[in-house]
Amino acid sequence: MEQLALFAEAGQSKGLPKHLLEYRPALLSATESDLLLTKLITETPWKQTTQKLWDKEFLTPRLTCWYGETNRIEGTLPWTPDLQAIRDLVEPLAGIHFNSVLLNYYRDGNDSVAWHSDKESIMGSQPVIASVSFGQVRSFDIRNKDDHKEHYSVKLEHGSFLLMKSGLQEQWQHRIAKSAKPMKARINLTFRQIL
Ligand SMILES: O=C(O)CCC(=O)C(=O)O
Ligand SMILES: [Fe+2]
Repeated sequence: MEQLALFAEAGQSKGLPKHLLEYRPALLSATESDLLLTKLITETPWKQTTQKLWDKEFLTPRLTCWYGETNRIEGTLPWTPDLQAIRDLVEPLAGIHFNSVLLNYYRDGNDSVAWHSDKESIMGSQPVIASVSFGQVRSFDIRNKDDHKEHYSVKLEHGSFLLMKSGLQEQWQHRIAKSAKPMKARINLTFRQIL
């Protein structure tokens, strides 16, 4: 299997725990990424879901859509050729088969995902997740659940690949913070194995 670029070598935070995360810029070329960004924005039937917090419903601050062969998540659409092609690129890097992908559309700096772990029971307790990003560079922050002072950040570039390894979700949380700086559109794909 091809060796992934080390986090520090990619000009990002030094000392990122390599047993938890690996980052690789330019998995896809700038030209391919430009095309995919536009196609995914325009061709995806985006939805804005709601989240319950303190017994109140809030609009999720980003748009989402699920694709894949799982019938576990309501509204999952069948694979498209583009998503299948990206899945085929990331599977050998992750070393596992993915049967679904969650698309996130961050329209501007106001869109975000709050601190969380992806450890729903339908993914098992130690899921491996492959993440591909297009468009606006945004910071992906991680922090230790038990010690928030232990944290790292990686800028996810246009066409980049981030592997969240099996130990990450159990002990760490991640987020894409809102930004006061003007931000253009960003699409993120997280390939997952839904049980
Ligand atoms: O947008 C990202 O890079 C992360 C998305 C994420 O954490 C998720 O969908 O669970
Ligand atoms: Fe996540």
